[in-house]
Amino acid sequence: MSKVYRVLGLMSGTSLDGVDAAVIETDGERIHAFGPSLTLAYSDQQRSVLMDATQAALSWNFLGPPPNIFAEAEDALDDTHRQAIRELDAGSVDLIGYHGQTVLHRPDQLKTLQLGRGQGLTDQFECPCVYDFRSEDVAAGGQGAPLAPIYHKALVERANLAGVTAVLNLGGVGNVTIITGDEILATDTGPANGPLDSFLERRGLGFDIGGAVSEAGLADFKIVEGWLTADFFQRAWPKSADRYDFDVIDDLAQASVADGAATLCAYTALSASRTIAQMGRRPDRVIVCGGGRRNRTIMTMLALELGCPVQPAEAFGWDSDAIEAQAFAFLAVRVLLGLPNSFPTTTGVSTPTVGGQIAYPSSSRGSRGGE
Ligand SMILES: Nc1ncnc2c1ncn2[C@@H]1O[C@H](COP(=O)(O)OP(=O)(O)OP(=O)(O)O)[C@@H](O)[C@H]1O
Ligand SMILES: CC(=O)N[C@H]1[C@@H]2OC[C@@H](O2)[C@@H](O)[C@@H]1O[C@H](C)C(=O)O
Repeated sequence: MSKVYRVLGLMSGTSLDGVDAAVIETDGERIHAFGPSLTLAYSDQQRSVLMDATQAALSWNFLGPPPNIFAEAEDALDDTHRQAIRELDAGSVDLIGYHGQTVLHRPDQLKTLQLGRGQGLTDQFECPCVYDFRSEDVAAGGQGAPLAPIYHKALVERANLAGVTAVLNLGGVGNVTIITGDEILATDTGPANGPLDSFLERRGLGFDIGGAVSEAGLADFKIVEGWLTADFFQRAWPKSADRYDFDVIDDLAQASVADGAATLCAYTALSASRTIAQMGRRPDRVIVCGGGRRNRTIMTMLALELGCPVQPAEAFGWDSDAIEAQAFAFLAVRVLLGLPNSFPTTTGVSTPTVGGQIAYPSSSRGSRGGE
């Protein structure tokens, strides 16, 4: 039997709300057990540094020396991730998977950047750490995202789901994996909560909790159809998106808060459902994870568009807020074992690709834990 690792995954997503941390036990093929998980919110100050780093990254665009603010952002990221590990109180683990924070993603330039220092976590916790999961795929011509699909497949297998299952993640950006037996098709779908969060922030409000704001509004589908003509939606899948690719909220300057929010929910639901339709497999069920599953307006619109059951991940016993962190735990073991994490049908890379770098504690540097 192959070795089962106890591994801790860490994810800081595009919505910059905080760090998700989760432990799983896995051999890199199957999930043997789920461990504890938590989300640790960034302080307002940390969030503002991360926002500034993201804005600075957009202007920098990989040209010239990196902006100074990246070092400050990495300090904030490393501190919060360390605190998340301590608060998780997971006992000893064999490995850490540290996704870091994407500040710029430009697969067309063969570049992507996740801030966060893997070696720092290794040195502090004296545990090997896998980081920089996306660069190798992007350098090889892949989209570098989504990477969670191979983990979504493991979740679907563990739940014994037959037929065609779509796992739709609605974070800041959306992505979907369609699993049919051993086949995995995946892509980013477009905007999820990112534009909705930005719109409500501009109006001085926080998240659309439960979908209460958007539920009271009327979506303007004409505006949405216009947005859906953007380049991203014309490109063939698999494709990946940057959080700031969907900068549409100026078009809602005249809309009421409720109507604007409803229109942005329709943007999310229509971009996801049309992408799924383009992928050529009719799902028997769509399982929704990520913060967007809590938005009733988005969930109702998705069910209307997709014509199959649309359920939150909790309905299958999955810890929805932990799935991305669990995924990077699973992917870390696969990197250690040299198993591929991206595929032609998930990132468009020409051959299955492992990716990731491994930091080892100085006492054991150079030895691989996979043997
Ligand atoms: N109770 C809630 N009701 C409605 N929406 C919510 C709720 N909680 C969170 N959200 C939305 O979900 C978003 C966060 O989702 P999530 O944590 O899945 O994103 P992320 O992991 O940062 O992003 P990504 O998957 O793109 O990297 C928030 O920005 C918010 O818009
Ligand atoms: C470049 C990058 O960080 N992309 C993220 C982002 O957040 C959601 C979507 O865009 C996605 O596909 C990807 O993350 C998930 C976890 C993934 O790689 O599967």
